[in-house]
Amino acid sequence: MPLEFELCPGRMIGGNHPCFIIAEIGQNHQGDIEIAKKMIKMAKDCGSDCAKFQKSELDHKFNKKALERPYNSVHSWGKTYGDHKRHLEFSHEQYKELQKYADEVDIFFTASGMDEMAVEFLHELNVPFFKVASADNSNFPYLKKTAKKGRPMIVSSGMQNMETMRQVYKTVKEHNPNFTILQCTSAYPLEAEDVNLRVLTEYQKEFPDIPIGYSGHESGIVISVAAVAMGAKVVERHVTLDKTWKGNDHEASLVPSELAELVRSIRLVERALGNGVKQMLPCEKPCHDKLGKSLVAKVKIPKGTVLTQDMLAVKVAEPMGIDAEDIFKMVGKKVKKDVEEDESILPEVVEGYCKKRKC
Ligand SMILES: CC(=O)N[C@H](C=O)[C@@H](O)[C@H](O)[C@H](O)COP(=O)(O)O
Ligand SMILES: C=C(OP(=O)(O)O)C(=O)O
Repeated sequence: MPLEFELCPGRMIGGNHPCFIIAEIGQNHQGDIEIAKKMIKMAKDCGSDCAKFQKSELDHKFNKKALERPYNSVHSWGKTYGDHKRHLEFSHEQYKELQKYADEVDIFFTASGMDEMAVEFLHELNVPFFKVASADNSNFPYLKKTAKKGRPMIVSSGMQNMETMRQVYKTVKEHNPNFTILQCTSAYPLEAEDVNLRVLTEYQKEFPDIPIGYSGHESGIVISVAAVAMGAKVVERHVTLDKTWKGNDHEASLVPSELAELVRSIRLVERALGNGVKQMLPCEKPCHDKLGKSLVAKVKIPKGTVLTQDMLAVKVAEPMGIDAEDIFKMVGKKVKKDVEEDESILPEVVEGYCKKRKC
């Protein structure tokens, strides 16, 4: 059984606990705190477990030239990348306001700390867990510092290979047992061919003592639901109020109806996954009673006859006879009374046969 741990107060993940569903608001709030609040409420109303943002301390995340570079994209909120990012960045006070709002709405609230200073701030803010965005999975000083803070962690693995992810696992594990790694491909929107869900299976083999999960940037919900069927214990998806809004992430995000459907589908698949024990279930009894096959006399079998296989047929019979699967065990046994042709062979008629029905 993969490790399970408490990701948020009172909320375990891993093992048989329900998949933890993160609504990644990210920067889809357009820099508007009222939209951000609407999105938190929407995340809650759609049944997700957590509303997540991205917190950067821009002078720590970027160097000067990166902030000064022109950003001419249709998704740009400013002439330079710095202006664009400043427009989208909420202040510490705004974060406190959003956290308070999430608390009122009763949904877990956190953010990816996009640099070490942002992690410091989130630590002070007392977020339940740290999300490490893909861009920081090769940032080993950051990983070490973040892991040492002792909060649970979710580490995403976009833009990375297995060798480095092994290093990530080792680095975090050394300081913090409570973390999960998410399969992720950092393309927006992500094509199905590039999702590589089988990495989930590989991660579970490589890292058998941590839960694994999936952070998706594809369109629609099907692939994320499939990730849960493959063992993802955390699913993160970008959410939006309108896919046509300006911003890099809206197109690959889920609108409220999709998020609600994702949550419903994940919960349905979880119910369907079961415990893996193959057995006839009580719900199958009506079908078995009506159509289950059992042993019938192919010919008249007089009392005292020693049974051979050619005396026996397998049919849907009334009343139900001995289980069809026991046909070979009947050979060599004696019948205690006459059985007419086409009559069911009942357990009490065969000497030395005792077997309980399956249901
Ligand atoms: C890799 C990474 O951090 N990706 C994030 C999470 O998925 C994204 O939300 C980016 O912040 C976003 O796509 C950036 O868009 P722009 O460059 O237009 O601000
Ligand atoms: C970029 C992020 O996530 P991911 O790498 O999982 O897409 C994030 O959490 O901000």
